[in-house]
Amino acid sequence: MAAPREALYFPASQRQQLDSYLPSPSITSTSSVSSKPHVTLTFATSLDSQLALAPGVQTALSGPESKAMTHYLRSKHDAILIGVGTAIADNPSLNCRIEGVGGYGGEGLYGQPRPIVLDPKGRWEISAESKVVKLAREGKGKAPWIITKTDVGEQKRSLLESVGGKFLRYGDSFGGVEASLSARMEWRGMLQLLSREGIQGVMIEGGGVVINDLLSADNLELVDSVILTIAPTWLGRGGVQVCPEQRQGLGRSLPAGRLKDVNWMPLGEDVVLCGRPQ
Ligand SMILES: NC(=O)C1=CN([C@@H]2O[C@H](COP(=O)(O)OP(=O)(O)OC[C@H]3O[C@@H](n4cnc5c(N)ncnc54)[C@H](O)[C@@H]3O)[C@@H](O)[C@H]2O)C=CC1
Ligand SMILES: Nc1nc(O)c(N)c(N[C@@H]2O[C@H](COP(=O)(O)O)[C@@H](O)[C@H]2O)n1
Repeated sequence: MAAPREALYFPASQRQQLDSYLPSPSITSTSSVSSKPHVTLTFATSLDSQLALAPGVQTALSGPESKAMTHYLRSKHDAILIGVGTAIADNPSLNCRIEGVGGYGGEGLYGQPRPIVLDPKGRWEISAESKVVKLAREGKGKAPWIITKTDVGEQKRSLLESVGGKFLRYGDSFGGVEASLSARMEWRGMLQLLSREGIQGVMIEGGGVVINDLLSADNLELVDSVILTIAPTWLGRGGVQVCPEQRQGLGRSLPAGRLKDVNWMPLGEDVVLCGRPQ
């Protein structure tokens, strides 16, 4: 079958440079459930380490080559996770549009990742017009799962279930009474929840709150690899910045973190940095 016109292409020589940072195929073929999936943190920033011009403003940073790379990554993970701020700002598709993957020249939904949205308070007004819903109806993507702490209305639940998605309730068992009162959900608990649902590799795309939280001292050990696109643009002050809190030790500030096993890869006008947290 010929690939539809909108399918993206990412060459084999460049794929090889990324593969060691991705969930290994041996993980995905085993039936045993580990305590957490492989976590790839991946996003695009400007030269001043920003994701977007302002909170809630969708900003294209990746050029065509690094965009194709992102879609290759999407084909290699069971799920793509974003925060509700990104879902509201971007109305994203969160499917994989690379040549050969389900809906784009492949059979069925083969290779399509599951979109997952963190929405503790039920802020996302998902509707029949949301791109993820339309794409699920057209067989060009999977319907989203929404991780929440609240009781969602029957209308949203039935819309989501009608296209094959669902709400996952983040249980209060993940942190006792204090946790049940706050909107915050612990990453360990959320990753355990995904693992129980059969997710063995998740790529986390953003936005700012999600990325800075995962890069913090408490959570960095949960991240297996980071794949960062840097675009040759300064967005200027006032944007959504990637800048995690510094660590504190012996009464002084220490760097927030560093990558090891680093590979820099030019892709078109962008550069892609791969590494593993030390
Ligand atoms: N350049 C890039 O690669 C990307 C850019 N973006 C941009 O980022 C911006 C959105 O970023 P933000 O406003 O920071 O929103 P966000 O997408 O990080 O979502 C933040 C919300 O997610 C929920 N959340 C996050 N962590 C949570 C936790 N541990 N427990 C419970 N709830 C949690 C909360 O409701 C929080 O308010 C948009 O402008 C979007 O276009 C988003 C993704 C990638
Ligand atoms: N890799 C990358 N480069 C950019 O320049 C971006 N703005 C983003 N944003 C992320 O991609 C999602 C949009 O995906 P669809 O094209 O709609 O499938 C967006 O929601 C962000 O997660 N990423």
